[in-house]
Amino acid sequence: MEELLRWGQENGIQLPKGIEFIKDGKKGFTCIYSNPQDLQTPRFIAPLNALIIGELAEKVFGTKNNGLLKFLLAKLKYDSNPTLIDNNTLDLQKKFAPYINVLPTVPDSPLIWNPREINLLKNTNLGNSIRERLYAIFEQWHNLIENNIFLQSFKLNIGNDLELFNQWDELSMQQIYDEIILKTVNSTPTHWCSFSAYLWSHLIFTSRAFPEYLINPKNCDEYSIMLLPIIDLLNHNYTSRVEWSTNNNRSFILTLLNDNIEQGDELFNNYGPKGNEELLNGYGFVLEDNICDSVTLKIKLPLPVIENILKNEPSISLPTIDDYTTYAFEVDQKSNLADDKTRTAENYKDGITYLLNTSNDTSLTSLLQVFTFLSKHDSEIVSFSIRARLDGLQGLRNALQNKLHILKYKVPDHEYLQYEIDEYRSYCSKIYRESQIKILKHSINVLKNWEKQWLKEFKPQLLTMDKILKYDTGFVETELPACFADNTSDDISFDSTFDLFVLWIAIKIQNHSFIEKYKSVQSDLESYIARHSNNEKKFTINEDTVSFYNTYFPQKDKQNKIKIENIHVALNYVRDNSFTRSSKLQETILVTSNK
Ligand SMILES: C[S@@+](CC[C@H](N)C(=O)[O-])C[C@H]1O[C@@H](n2cnc3c(N)ncnc32)[C@H](O)[C@@H]1O
Repeated sequence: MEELLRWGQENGIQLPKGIEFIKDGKKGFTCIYSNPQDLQTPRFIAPLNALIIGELAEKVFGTKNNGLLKFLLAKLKYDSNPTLIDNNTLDLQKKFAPYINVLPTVPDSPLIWNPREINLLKNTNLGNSIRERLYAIFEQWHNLIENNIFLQSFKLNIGNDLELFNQWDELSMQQIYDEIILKTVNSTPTHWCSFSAYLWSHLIFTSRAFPEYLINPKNCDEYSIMLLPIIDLLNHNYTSRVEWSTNNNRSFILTLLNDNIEQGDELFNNYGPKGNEELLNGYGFVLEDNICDSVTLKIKLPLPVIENILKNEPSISLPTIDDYTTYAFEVDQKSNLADDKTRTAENYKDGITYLLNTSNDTSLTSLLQVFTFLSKHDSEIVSFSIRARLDGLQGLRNALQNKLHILKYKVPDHEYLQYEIDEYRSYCSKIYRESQIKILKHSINVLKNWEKQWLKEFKPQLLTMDKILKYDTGFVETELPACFADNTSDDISFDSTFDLFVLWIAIKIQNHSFIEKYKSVQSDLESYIARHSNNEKKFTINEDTVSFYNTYFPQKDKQNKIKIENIHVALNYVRDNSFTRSSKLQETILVTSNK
């Protein structure tokens, strides 16, 4: 560390007076405010010349991008040859050695956990996506090699990795770990161009890179990253007030704005309002009671459905992962990404992303709008009918309930026993999972409350089978039994309240027997029939109807029964005008437009 600080001084890095860096177990280095007199507004300044930035990669590889910058870092760490630039006047290897030497040998992330540890994350978003994300990095590595002449010249040195890349689909997680990841974990890559070296570099960048546009707002890609030696030693605290800025010389400046810093306190950067999923994945740690925590829900819809929403329901918010700024600062320059109005369905080919949290219900509201949209029947004229809203809420609630159920499943630890479980990783998985469960439970409770309010608000338009059985005594005592009078078996059982509703409507049509209390249903039904009178398809008996009919009226006792035409109309009407509360024993509720 002394060597690095000396190096920093020689390279123009300015640090606040009165701080020191101390090694602290799991956190790595911590920056401690050890001398109160000297410290006013702590400011860290790193000049352009001390940064590891795309321009250096361009000098080495001919072009610049984040991937090549990662290759450069891997070269600085694992190549024993010099990396000469500027007409061979500068050796980057030598220049950055004090910094490279202090970088963690294994930046933690579930991407490099052993298979038994990965099992701890089973059924979580992180656990479910590890293989896929590893492949994405491997593919990035492969594409860079294939497309860069300088890197191509090393292909013979990395033949084994190229072969593993081609065999990826056949590799088990255990093989991936033993044959690929372990080399990163043990710092034993066979070559600086190898995937294991690249993976190390990738993890270094994910856990400590800054966006380049902070110092280069006009001249870099939105996602370009850079390394800020020494400044990147500050740990994260989401309450830390920080300002990230630059000056005319493109130096990076970090100012800590917190009041009341006392002797012995740790000085923190703020990596942004990141949830535990992002922290664990990118930085290898979690925070208990993290108020920034969220559950990511990614919804993939067919592109025509997205097109339909964009065209016809512009009020429905369709965020992508890019909409969630997770940096601690606001930038003047707006994202180059298409904003809501100019987005096309293509922008959503990887899914719509919603982040649920416990502090506000914005995402839940937007999600509910999508589920309501998906619940809309063709026959409904308005998009957000009461039925579609209640049905959408059921759908969303079921989806969250399923996710919760899966997350709560206790994963047995009986596989991969040859690997050890690291205690801290076990702790991180536990905190991450528990927090996901807590957020999901919160969201489900919010939905339950909304449902309760709506059921109350829309009560005059909602009809349950319990009510019918209570008030329509003629139906219960005479009409329904008459239908099944010839039935040879003792008991008739109805598969669901949905079926019973269909039979009720069909019987009422056939017998013209709507009781006074349910005249509103009759007139709703009549207007439904009138509305669809031109729709031949709707009134042509189909397989569904025949199957329903045969279920309740088997071949032999059909003479005196309900006409299949009436069953058909009733089936259509109930289907188009009801929703089913799966939370309450599959209870179907009929929604009429008349009060
Ligand atoms: C940008 S680096 C900070 C410097 C780091 N302490 C080091 O020695 O290299 C980010 C890493 O620091 C650790 N870290 C940062 N903030 C932390 C926190 N609040 N709790 C635990 N670990 C933290 C994690 O290992 C993370 O990947």
